[in-house]
Amino acid sequence: MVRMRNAKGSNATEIEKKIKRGNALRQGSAWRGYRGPIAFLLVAVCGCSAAVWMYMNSLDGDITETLVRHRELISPHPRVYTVHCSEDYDNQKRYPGCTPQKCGRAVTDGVVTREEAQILRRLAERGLALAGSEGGASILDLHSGALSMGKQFVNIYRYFGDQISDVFTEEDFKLYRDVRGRIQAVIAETFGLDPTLLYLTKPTFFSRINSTAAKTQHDEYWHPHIDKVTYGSFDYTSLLYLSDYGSDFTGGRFIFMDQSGNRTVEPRAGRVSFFSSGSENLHRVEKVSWGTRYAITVSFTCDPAHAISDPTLS
Ligand SMILES: O=C(O)CCC(=O)C(=O)O
Ligand SMILES: [Fe+2]
Repeated sequence: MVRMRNAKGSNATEIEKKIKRGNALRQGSAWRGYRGPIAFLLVAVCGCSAAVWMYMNSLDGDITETLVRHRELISPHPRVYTVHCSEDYDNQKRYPGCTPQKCGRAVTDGVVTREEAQILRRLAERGLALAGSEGGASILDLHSGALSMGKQFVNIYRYFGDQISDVFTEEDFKLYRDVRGRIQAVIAETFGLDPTLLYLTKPTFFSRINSTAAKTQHDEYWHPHIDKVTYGSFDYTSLLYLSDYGSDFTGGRFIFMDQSGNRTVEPRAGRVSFFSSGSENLHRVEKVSWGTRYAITVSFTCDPAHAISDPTLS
């Protein structure tokens, strides 16, 4: 009896197992029938989410297009992006052969070598080591002599006197003059200007930026601005980068803030970025999140009354 019950019991378990397997198979095949529509639904949901995300981004103008990446090498000709000139130039005296008629932005790695950028960066390092801002942004202007010190500025030529020739050499200054001449030439060629009608203007300065918290307004380099409004005399702005985005620092990209979205340039040692200075080129610098970023802002005007001369040591 016990055996019979056992045999009967084991038979019953076998049957139960078979029933369960059958049910499982039936369920599996039932889901299989829905696989197509489910996949379609998933793709549709993902697609809709991506569209909503892109729409939300376009609403706050946050779409970022990279105009030039760090790893690209733009040489020998600049990469040029034309934009419509703003009306800013209509409200001022026009200088034929110089005042922007064609506006835009351009980037080139073919004007200043990486070796030259390194020499200029060392010059900036030595100059800024004399003082520097307490906050994250320091400047050194070799023309006026302005150097960030703590929460303010000093004049290096007055403050350090003859000692300054221990810091900078005549060769450094010669390279600086030479580089600014080449930048002037490429701006004139790109915008179809007479290079002799374009003048260096102030401020033209080295900048050093890191992630230290700002202590004064002078350290707040990240605000959107229009160079012509901020600095007055500018007609063309150029930036010579002396360090590399991604390896010397992170963050710190240059951002053109267009109505249709942001367009960025990734700094690279020796890279020159230049643009017409009116409101067609509203821009800002992304906050530096790590490392140290060096650059030179080299500015040009069409108004001879705002011209400045090259710096000399003597
Ligand atoms: O360093 C940069 O990339 C931009 C600096 C700038 O906008 C300026 O000096 O006006
Ligand atoms: Fe600027």
